[in-house]
Amino acid sequence: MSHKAHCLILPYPIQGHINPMLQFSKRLQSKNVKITIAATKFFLQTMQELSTPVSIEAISDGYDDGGIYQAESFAAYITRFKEVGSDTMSQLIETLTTRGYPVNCIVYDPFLPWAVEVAKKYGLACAAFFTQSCAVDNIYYHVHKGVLKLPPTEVDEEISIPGLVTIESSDVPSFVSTPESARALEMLVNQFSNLEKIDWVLINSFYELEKEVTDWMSKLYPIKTIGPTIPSVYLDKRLPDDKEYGLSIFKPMTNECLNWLNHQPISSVVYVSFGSLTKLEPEQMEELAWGLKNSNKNFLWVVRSTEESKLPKNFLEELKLASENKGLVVSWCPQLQVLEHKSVGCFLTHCGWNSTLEAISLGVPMVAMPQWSDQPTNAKLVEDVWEMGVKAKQDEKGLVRREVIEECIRIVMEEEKGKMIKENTKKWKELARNAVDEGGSSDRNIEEFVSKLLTISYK
Ligand SMILES: O=c1ccn([C@@H]2O[C@H](COP(=O)(O)OP(=O)(O)O[C@H]3O[C@H](CO)[C@@H](O)[C@H](O)[C@H]3O)[C@@H](O)[C@H]2O)c(=O)[nH]1
Repeated sequence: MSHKAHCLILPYPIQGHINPMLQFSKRLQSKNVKITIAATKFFLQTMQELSTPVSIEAISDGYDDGGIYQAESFAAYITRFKEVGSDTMSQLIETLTTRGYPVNCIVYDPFLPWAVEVAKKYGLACAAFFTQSCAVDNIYYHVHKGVLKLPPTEVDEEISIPGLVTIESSDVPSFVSTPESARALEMLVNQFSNLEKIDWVLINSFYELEKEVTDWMSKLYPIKTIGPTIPSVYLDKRLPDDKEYGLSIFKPMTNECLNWLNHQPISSVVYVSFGSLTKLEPEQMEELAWGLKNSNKNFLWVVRSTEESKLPKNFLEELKLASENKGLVVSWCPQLQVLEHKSVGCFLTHCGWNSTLEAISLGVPMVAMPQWSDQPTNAKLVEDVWEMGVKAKQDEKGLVRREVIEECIRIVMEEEKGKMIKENTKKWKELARNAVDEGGSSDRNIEEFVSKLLTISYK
């Protein structure tokens, strides 16, 4: 056996969770750890792009023909995934052993805490991999412990949580602040249910970005920050072939995007994306469309094909007809190449954690327009703690109006405050690179994880 360790990686099967775990896997593989990613059959079927050096094997969530979309409810999906997932993960571990590749560690997404039981059954080492920020994990921890009583009753109620700046009720993750998200909140809180039984808690963040909260959480769990998990060419360049995540359920319109960007002036473009899941209300989509148009800036906007029908009537046609080539709407783009492009001057983002870390790593100022989940907390940190952007405020209906969007873009791209934000982005970009570069905080944590892994013998 040429590898001294073999990690079986279990992501929750959505793009925003697979991307960071895949990147972490590549990093481990470059350090002579064998990797197998366990992906659900449905996720594998939906993939539009697959080019990755790590090996991928199928397991089942019990819904092979439709994944979560086939399940009667979210609760039913999670319950069946636990049953069928535990069995098919066990079978995979046994198959890999028979093939001569025994596993000695499971790295699992804590959305799927049953993986710990599978690891214990086979006597394997075990690590949880949190795909969201340490700050957000800390908030869920306090809900888990019953310390944070929710939902907050008053709109602007101030909330103090150890390790965090004071936040308001509108800054907590949406699953915490809206009672109707009880089932989702249960899953997020359950992330902590098996943590005392495992060897490591890995977090896709970096120490310098979340110092106080990482120190606080480290008193509770064996935390290692190992991020940002971005393809290496955008950060430390130690893996020269690592240019893209390489596994996507959407097909990027790479040539269209890059050709268009190549024709735009430096720092002139607003790049707009809401990630892989967010669905905007039609009214919000309309406000955004007019906000972008009225800003008078050039924009590259990712509107997934399932969202396209919500665009204002004739919006796309008018864009195409306009002689000044102001805007391009695509169904998916190579986001890292776009953020790195010299024409891009601002990222209007939903503040999904991957997008936030990518903007930080590539030094792009943000207009934060959070929608749900962890995004409100990330937006708060972007605006008030890291000072890398401004948050577009919602009105009493929960919508961000066109004037607000226009104003935020202007602040970031034209005003004095925008210059300060730009300076800060340079600082954070440098710190992100230092963290993953040789001897940096995340690099040391990964090294320690791998050294320990190599001492664990196969059962
Ligand atoms: O046109 C696009 C748009 C996005 N991306 C990539 O898709 C990922 C999107 O991830 P993220 O920004 O985290 O957004 P979501 O897809 O919405 O991710 C989900 O998972 C994240 C991690 O748990 C959470 O932080 C989010 O709130 C949750 O919605 C990123 O790596 C982007 O680079 C592309 O490659 N092309």
